[in-house]
Amino acid sequence: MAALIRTKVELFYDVVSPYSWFGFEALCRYRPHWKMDLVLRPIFLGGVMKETGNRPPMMVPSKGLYMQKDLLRNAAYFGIPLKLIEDPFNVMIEKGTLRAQRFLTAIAHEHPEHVEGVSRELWTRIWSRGEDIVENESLRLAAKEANMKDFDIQKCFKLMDDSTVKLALKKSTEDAIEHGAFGAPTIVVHSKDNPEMFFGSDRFPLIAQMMNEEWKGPFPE
Ligand SMILES: N[C@@H](CCC(=O)N[C@@H](CS)C(=O)NCC(=O)O)C(=O)O
Repeated sequence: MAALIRTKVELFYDVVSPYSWFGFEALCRYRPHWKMDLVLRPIFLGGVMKETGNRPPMMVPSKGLYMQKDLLRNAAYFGIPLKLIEDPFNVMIEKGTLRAQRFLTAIAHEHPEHVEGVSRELWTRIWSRGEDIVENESLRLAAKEANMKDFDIQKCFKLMDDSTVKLALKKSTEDAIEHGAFGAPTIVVHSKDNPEMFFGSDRFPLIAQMMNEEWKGPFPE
């Protein structure tokens, strides 16, 4: 009987966060291998930083320099085509990802089956091809690449500026903070009755141990 019990795993992420991309792909790859129900929960990382008094790692010069190397190491390890952003302050802070995260929240509301694909396309735009993810046309192209129909994309565009979606994104961000989030990715494992929070895409050996599963590295096949 115990073998049938599935563990709910929530991934709180923002496409501004490259480490979240690693965590996202790893969890998506492990979905058929671990007895887990993966729940993808877009949040606004800027809100987490503000509420917790944290700040983006790139604002600390030595962390920013370290990250440039560490991201490329991780990209090679996870097999993800990440490239460093040329003007990170403009792209990550000034332009930001609030619109992209609202778009994902609208999709989660209307067409949850497309959240995974559109998230991946948004990461690919910003963190692989150095493309915009703020303009409507950029969001539309990402959704189109993920096979969403024009009619459904338009519906999500209308919804993303609606208070329902703004509040839903705020609620997910608050839920992450309640679990103890201070950055992204934040992974919450609901094993037994006690949700356990993990920060980062480098905690999979511990997550696997908690879930009584095996971590076979970034490629479980
Ligand atoms: N060691 C973690 C680092 C994750 C990380 O640095 N995430 C950034 C966003 S991309 C963050 O939220 N940092 C907050 C902090 O370091 O306090 C990993 O490998 O995933």
